[in-house]
Amino acid sequence: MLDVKNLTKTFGGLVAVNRASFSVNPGEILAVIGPNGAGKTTIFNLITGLLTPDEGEISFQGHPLIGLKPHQIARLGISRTFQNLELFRAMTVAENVMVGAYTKGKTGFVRAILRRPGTTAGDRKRYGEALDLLRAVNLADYADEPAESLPFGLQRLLEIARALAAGPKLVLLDEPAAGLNAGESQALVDFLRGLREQNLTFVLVEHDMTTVMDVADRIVVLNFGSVIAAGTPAEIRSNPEVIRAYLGEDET
Ligand SMILES: Nc1ncnc2c1ncn2[C@@H]1O[C@H](COP(=O)(O)OP(=O)(O)OP(=O)(O)O)[C@@H](O)[C@H]1O
Repeated sequence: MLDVKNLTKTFGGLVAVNRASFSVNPGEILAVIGPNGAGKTTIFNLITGLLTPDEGEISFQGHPLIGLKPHQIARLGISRTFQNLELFRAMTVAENVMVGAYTKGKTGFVRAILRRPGTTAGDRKRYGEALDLLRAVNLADYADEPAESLPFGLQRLLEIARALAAGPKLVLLDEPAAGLNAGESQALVDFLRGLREQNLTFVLVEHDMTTVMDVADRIVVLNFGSVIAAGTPAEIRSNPEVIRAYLGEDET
């Protein structure tokens, strides 16, 4: 579904992503892991068009993505969440989800922001759809509260609901479990599994290994921008190079 080939991105002299190649299969949950600074977020930014690679190719369902603008990539069916939440804090929880639906093309972005729910039949429909999504992440009770009033863990779930509102085929989640407590992380895992059953595909960057091992079908491991391993959670857990990257080399 998504093919990344020989992707390279440098910032000045720093090679953030170094000839990275991997594929994402339809209907799977792929986790991208690696130590801090390994290049995970940079790869997300390259896939979603926020950055342009120095070299390499990215294609989504056969469409080359390099050179496309972020909104064009979103329209092809790729949504994402951000490591540092990027919610519209003063807008309500439901409005945040409704804004997420704008890439579907039915509602203009400005209109989605300016119009209050309930004004027209179309607005009521969109509000209803937002509520359905909020129910799925157990946030429906907060629909009319400002997003900023939610505890941090719930804001993360709201960001995921907003990404889903666009009706994507592929969702990139940047550290979805960060700031969640154990119960919230488990709810997230169950939620993602349920969505995978409905044929959604996910790539997630995550530091929380319990969540990764629990939810991922496959794992790609990055170290200093290079892919050092790819495989099932069981294969990755016993891979000596991965263990070295995480635990550091023995002193010599
Ligand atoms: N815009 C930028 N300008 C300069 N250097 C950058 C930029 N973005 C990222 N980097 C550098 O590129 C490297 C990879 O960063 P990236 O954020 O992709 O890593 P990461 O694996 O997502 O890390 P973390 O797990 O800490 O979020 C780091 O050394 C980082 O400092």
